Amino acid sequence: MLALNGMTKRFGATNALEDVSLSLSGGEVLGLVGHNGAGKSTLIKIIAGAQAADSGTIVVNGTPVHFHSPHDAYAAGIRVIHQDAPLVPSFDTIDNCFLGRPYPKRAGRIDRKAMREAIARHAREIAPDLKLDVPVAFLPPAEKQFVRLLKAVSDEGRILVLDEPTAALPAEDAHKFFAVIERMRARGTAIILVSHRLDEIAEFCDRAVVLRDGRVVEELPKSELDVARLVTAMGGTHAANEDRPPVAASAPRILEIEGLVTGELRTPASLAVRAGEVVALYGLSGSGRSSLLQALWGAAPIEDGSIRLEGAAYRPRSPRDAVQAAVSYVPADRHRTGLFGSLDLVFNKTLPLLSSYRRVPGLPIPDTKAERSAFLVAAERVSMAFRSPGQLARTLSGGNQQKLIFSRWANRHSRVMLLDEPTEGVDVMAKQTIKEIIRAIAADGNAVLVSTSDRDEALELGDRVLVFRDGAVVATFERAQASPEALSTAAQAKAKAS
Ligand SMILES: Nc1ncnc2c1ncn2[C@@H]1O[C@H](COP(=O)(O)OP(=O)(O)OP(=O)(O)O)[C@@H](O)[C@H]1O
Repeated sequence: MLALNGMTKRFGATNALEDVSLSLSGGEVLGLVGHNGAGKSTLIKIIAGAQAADSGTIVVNGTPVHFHSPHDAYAAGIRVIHQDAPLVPSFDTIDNCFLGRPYPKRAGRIDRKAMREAIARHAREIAPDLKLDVPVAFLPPAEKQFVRLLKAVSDEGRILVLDEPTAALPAEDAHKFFAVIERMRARGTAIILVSHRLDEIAEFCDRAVVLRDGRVVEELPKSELDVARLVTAMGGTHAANEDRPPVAASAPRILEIEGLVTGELRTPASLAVRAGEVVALYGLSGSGRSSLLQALWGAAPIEDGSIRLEGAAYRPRSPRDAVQAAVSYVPADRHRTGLFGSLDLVFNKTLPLLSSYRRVPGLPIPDTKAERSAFLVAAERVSMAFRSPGQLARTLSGGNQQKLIFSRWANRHSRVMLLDEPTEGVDVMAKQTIKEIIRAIAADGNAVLVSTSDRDEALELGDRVLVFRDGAVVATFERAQASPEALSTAAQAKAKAS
């Protein structure tokens, strides 16, 4: 159905793709994996007609094609679905599926019945439980993903490229998502799945292609697909999950939260975090876990309750108050809240601490040498792949942008470290590195709060795991009691309640 032959793409001195060839048949799910910066996004952009390759050919259904724009790729039946592709929240599934398409008409008027039937026909086959008539704002994140898939297949999408489709979905919802993919495969849709969740690639793909530094280094058939093999092909080592002793009950309490109500956290939450402890906040986005971090960071008003930091009352009114109290925050949305894409890497790294890099204390003359060496140390710690410290942040691959944000805090001591989805979009090797850094920050006697939709991450990192749903903490597990099943049961109770 789709064949790429000898695709090559250079950005200055960087070979983003070098002679990449791959093929995809109808009814096949092909995994595309690689470390951050391996070339996955570049390849997707070329398939989507959003970027032109320097050389190479694309063949769709046996016919060579030349994409001059995304419109051409769309006309060829190619649909690229990004996890946060915009939907109109107040429109229902049917209206969202018809966005950008001509409406069926009858006697000069929009034929709602025909619209509904056109979508329902596909929905019955791929996502029979999806509600078609409610505004999509009310649908849980997994079902919003179903809407995106439905939109693609109901408008003649035959080749789907899914870019990290489950990155923001908890494990329970990811399974529902793959049940839908399974049904799409059975209908003959060709699917490329790009993901850093290698267990999903191993479980759900028919074949996987591994990219490394812009080249295809391995192509694994289903029978040889396993996580360790993929990691090795990507150029990493598979780290075993180590166990660690629980934090001593005598360790001082650094952070004490009493009856906190803020943002999406509607039911008063209480929590104490001791020195050396990592507490994982697990739940859907919008469940209140991110609001808790934002209140601690001074970015969301505290509506009720109180916080104590090392015994003293703490009520930050702005992030500046938080920084002064040695509280650090790594946001989830690197594009909106994290990075300055048109500025260089060193600036982006030193941004929150500019005043610490002065040649003469108090005078605004930057010590560029110190800034640069601090950047290099931090970049090394998070194993960031970059060309030069002076390159613009937006020219880094997505995962390396996340590492850049993380590097801001990597060589800095914070009493309280707040991390929202710290490893989203980051490859397995870097995930491991970031997790080790998080543990090391805690081991230095600090308190760490990690908000995540990744169940395995919550289990691996948390000395304690708090499960959030619908603006409340609904369960708390000590590390010894926390298991995938226990977390899923707590999370699934939601489905019954709502
Ligand atoms: N517009 C650009 N200008 C310069 N270099 C770029 C540009 N876009 C991508 N690159 C470089 O091309 C290489 C491949 O990047 P790409 O975004 O395709 O990687 P990726 O595999 O998608 O990574 P990730 O998993 O982090 O999203 C990287 O070295 C990146 O820095």
